[in-house]
Amino acid sequence: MVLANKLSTWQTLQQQYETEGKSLVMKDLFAKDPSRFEKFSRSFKTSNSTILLDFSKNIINDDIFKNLIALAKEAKVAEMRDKMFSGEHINFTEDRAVLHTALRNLSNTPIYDNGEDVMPEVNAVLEQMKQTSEAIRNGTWKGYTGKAITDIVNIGIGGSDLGPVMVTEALKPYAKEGLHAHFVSNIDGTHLAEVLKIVNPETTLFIIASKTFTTQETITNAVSAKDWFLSFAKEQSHVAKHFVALSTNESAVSAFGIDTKNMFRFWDWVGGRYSLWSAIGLSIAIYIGFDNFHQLLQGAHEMDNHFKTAPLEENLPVIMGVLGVWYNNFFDAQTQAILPYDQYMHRFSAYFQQGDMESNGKYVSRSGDKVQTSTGPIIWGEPGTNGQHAFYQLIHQGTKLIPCDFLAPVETQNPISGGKHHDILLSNFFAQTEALMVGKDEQAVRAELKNDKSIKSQEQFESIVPHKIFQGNRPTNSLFFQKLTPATLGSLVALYEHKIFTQGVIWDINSFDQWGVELGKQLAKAILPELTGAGEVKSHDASTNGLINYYKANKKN
Ligand SMILES: O=P(O)(O)OC[C@H]1O[C@H](O)[C@@H](O)[C@@H](O)[C@@H]1O
Repeated sequence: MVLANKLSTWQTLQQQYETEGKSLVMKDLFAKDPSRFEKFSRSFKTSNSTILLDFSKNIINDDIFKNLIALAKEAKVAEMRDKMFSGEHINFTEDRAVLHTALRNLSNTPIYDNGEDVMPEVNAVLEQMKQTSEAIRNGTWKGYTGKAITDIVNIGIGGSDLGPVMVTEALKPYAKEGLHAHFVSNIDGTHLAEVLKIVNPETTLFIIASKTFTTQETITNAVSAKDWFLSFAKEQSHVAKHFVALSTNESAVSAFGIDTKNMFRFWDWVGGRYSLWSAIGLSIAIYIGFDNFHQLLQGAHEMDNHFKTAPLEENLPVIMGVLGVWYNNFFDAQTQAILPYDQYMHRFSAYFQQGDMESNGKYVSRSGDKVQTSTGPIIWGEPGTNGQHAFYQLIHQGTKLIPCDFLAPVETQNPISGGKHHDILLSNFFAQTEALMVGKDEQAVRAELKNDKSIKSQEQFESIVPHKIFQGNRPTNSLFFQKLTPATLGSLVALYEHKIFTQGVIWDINSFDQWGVELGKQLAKAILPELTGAGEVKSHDASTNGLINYYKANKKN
């Protein structure tokens, strides 16, 4: 446990940043080295998918890359990785193993937590998910009036929502026709109300997804959904055909009124934001079918094996992790954009907002001291080309450095108009990464403006020139994969998970707890009774009192 800035390689990198790193010009590096693309790109190949990572458009040279990899070595990323895979309680603040990789351990090698092999239980739940998803898809699971299920409603929040939403959106082309998946997460009654307007109680299965089964939003939404259902079905016994639970908390599930035979278990060693591979993925398995869900696990498992065995300089998650550190810590970049050029991946960056920011948004190091370096970046992004017409202006010409990951499939799922759309989409992908790197210098701007007939005077010409200059040298990673299949998506998600892991180890933080989300929850619980109680509220600061009392004075019901 060493603070990142105390590592000797960190200091070497700091020096290297000052002496050469901050003034490197990628365009010149490409001009000097014809093999730069080959040198700084890697392929991840499996039986059924390939992912190409091109990281040549980064502000690095051979030496810096070598030192970044050395940083990962010195920070003991490999040692910590092995501890994670072998079930050590690396989430020490909760005394838990971190074993989401066991959920997709399709090699089925034993993995021990507290001396017990977790694989038999993992496999048993997978089998239960298989049977249930098949019964729903083939119509043998019947609702209370004997009709097959047409709609599933996953009620969960955070890690019990974002993964299933992201994956079901990403893998929509694999969905069964006539089966609709809905997601309710927000406590705002609007979220549930809008879904209840369109589903039929006779043909709807509610999936109550909550690791703890105590989350206020989820339990409140689940109770309201059950009340709604019973207003039609009348009989309590019908609940069993329309409500299942995904949780680690058996007693809370039965207290809620769901028979534990309709419960799909997982374990405390699965972090919420790493849980889509567990029973939390039931909505995914139902929507795309168990075989496709299995493929998703397979893709992730293959990425796990790559992360476990590839030398660090060949290791995609490690490479992405250290590049992120390079910008976050030496260039002081505050954010990281994730930009998928695939409409199906439109929730991918939102998913990794939790994945990354809940994991690495921490200022306390593993030893309990404050870190002395910046930690997790702010993650954001939208799919291309929408992002281009919204915020790329700032990425190109703003005052902030925004490292970007561009992701795209070679092959589209929808080659409409003879593939024209996809060619246009990808031409934008290539053009953006090129423009961000190359920019446009003054000379080019002047040459271009000379042909602009709308410019009326020399004065006008000169006044426009600086505005059209792009400094370039904005770093990007390009992730190119053949097609967005379940296996490829599984590999991509696992790639980012391990990138986050790599960075957490380097920053010497525990990426697997989330104490920071607790305070707001506690305060909300204290305030709730005050909203219905009589009299003026005086227990908070003036602003909070003022807002609460304004609400109380003006609310209608
Ligand atoms: O599945 P649960 O227990 O309902 O938790 C839902 C979410 O709650 C909190 O926001 C955090 O702990 C998240 O990590 C978690 O995903």
